Amino acid sequence: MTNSRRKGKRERGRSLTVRKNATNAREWRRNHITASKSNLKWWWERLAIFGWSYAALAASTMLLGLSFVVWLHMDRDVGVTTKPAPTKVSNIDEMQHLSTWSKTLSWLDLGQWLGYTAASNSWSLLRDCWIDESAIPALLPGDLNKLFEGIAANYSNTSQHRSRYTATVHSSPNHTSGSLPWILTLENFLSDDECDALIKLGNDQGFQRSMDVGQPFKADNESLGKITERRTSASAWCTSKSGCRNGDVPSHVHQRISDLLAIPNENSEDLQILRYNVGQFYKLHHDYIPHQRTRLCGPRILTMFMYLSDVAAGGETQFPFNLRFRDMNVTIKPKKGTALLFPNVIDSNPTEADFRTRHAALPVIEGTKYAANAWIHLYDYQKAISIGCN
Ligand SMILES: O=C(O)CCC(=O)C(=O)O
Ligand SMILES: [Fe+2]
Repeated sequence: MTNSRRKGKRERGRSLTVRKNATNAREWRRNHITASKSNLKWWWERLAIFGWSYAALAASTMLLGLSFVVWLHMDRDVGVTTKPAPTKVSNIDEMQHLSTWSKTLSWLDLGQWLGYTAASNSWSLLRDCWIDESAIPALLPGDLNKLFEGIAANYSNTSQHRSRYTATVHSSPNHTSGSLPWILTLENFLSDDECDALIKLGNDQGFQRSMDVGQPFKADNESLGKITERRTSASAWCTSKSGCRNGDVPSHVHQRISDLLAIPNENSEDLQILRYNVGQFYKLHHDYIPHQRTRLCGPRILTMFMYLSDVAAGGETQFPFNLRFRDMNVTIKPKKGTALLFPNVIDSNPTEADFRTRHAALPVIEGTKYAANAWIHLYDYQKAISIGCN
């Protein structure tokens, strides 16, 4: 693609966001940044007053945070159970067992979460990765609900909108049992040919063992994570660096997502193409990465998960959300061309994680599951990754 075409696209994307109320955006951004920065200022002022004693304190806190992360990464199972995933399910009891299996959550998850946040905030202090004060967020408080309401209304079976894809709402704040997070699917979001082309691109790039959400210190997508027993699939990134992202199908898919969400496609990570063989899974997790909250790219606000194949049995995406809260056992069966869309943040503050959208990929029982992730950030992700600040 020529530079001018790319620039044109970028500007079209930006104008979508700029159409949102820019004054409110700036005000909200200012408050948000002032809140994070005043904290920083407070430390720097104390540092000036008490000199090196504070520097020593800061250094030891950082060391403590880093050793905590090292300790968490020591070679042991961070998943919940070492029980091998069932490879054959022949009756309903065993299916029931899978549902319970995906709900388990380790205390180590919480420990990791705290460790990463502490250590990576220290890391951000050392690098110029802080969010840019002039950047306009893709969502303001209250926009998330409007976005989902709009998609649900405009793409429903009954709407006037003549689109090739249709939306089905699986969970929403308007649910009869009380306020639940939005989870919706868009059937026929991708054509069969597009699915096949993405699978081929995955094969061309080379599938490698998938990483779990992890290390905040690495600059590129390939290393933003770690191998754990919680995630056993294989993945391939369709990056700009390899030329994959700018290819016909990936660029159309990014543009389609950007048009649907009215969020510039630079806010999207590269497509992560996934392959699950029989028995492979991704245990209960959340897509929000805590350290990104204060970084240039901002957090992952939305997950667009596209199924590239049908799966004969198993491989469902399950959202249990039952712990101490209202029940919400949503299970999505993979269907070639269907896209699953859900938020990772809350409507009232798009920088805060919405833990109700924890989810798991159940083990594939028969067949091969292919899928692709597009994670959408609050700010320009492509700019952030280009300078190693994701
Ligand atoms: O494979 C699935 O159904 C979900 C995958 C997932 O949650 C992820 O890749 O973050
Ligand atoms: Fe996920």
